[in-house]
Amino acid sequence: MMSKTELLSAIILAGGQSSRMGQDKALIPLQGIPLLRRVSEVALHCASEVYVVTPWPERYQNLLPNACRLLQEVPLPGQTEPHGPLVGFAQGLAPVKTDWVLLLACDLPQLQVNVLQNWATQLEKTDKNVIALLPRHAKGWEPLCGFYRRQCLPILFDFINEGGRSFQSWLAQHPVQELMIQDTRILFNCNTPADLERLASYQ
Ligand SMILES: Nc1nc2c(ncn2[C@@H]2O[C@H](COP(=O)(O)OP(=O)(O)OP(=O)(O)O)[C@@H](O)[C@H]2O)c(=O)[nH]1
Ligand SMILES: [Mg+2]
Repeated sequence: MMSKTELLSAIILAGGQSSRMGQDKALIPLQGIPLLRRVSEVALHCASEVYVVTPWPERYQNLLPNACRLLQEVPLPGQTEPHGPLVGFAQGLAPVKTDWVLLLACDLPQLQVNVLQNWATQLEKTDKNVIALLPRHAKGWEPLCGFYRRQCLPILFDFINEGGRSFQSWLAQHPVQELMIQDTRILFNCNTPADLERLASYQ
């Protein structure tokens, strides 16, 4: 099994509106631990650097492990509306030094260190031309629980500068490799109060 690797950084996105949940998902405690902290702890076991990208660093600074780096997300010039996860990702990718980055949403309560470490062992075998290694579902890629090459940053900025905001549209323009996964429960993300109840009944 691969241990925490020097080849990998992690970016956690924590800047969504949580409109379906009705309260900030990142702060919701599960077994006493806020969701964002749980995801951060998993990421720290898998990656040498962990960045949390958010417009509200002060909201999270006291709940994160010290080893995580908070990155203040900034609005795009001339825009005031929330810009979404693709722009958050681009801003998080800017300081990354490793060849690969693990991108995670903050609302993934079922992540498991050993499973992510096992996924990471596939990075070395990934074709040179692919920009990302991601799980797939019926409607497209699963963009917020998978791996990206740092080198995708210039093409990502180009896409954003042309007004693109959709992960699916961006990914459709470039080679992406499917990450084969055995158990899709790891991808369960908690978007609504009903999702939270379902989660309580699993545990
Ligand atoms: N940094 C950053 N993260 C974002 C942004 N928009 C969404 N995210 C994150 O992307 C992940 C997936 O977002 P969703 O599950 O759609 O959550 P959301 O946008 O907060 O929720 P809804 O308002 O209910 O759609 C979560 O970790 C969000 O925090 C953004 O503008 N900036
Ligand atoms: Mg979600």
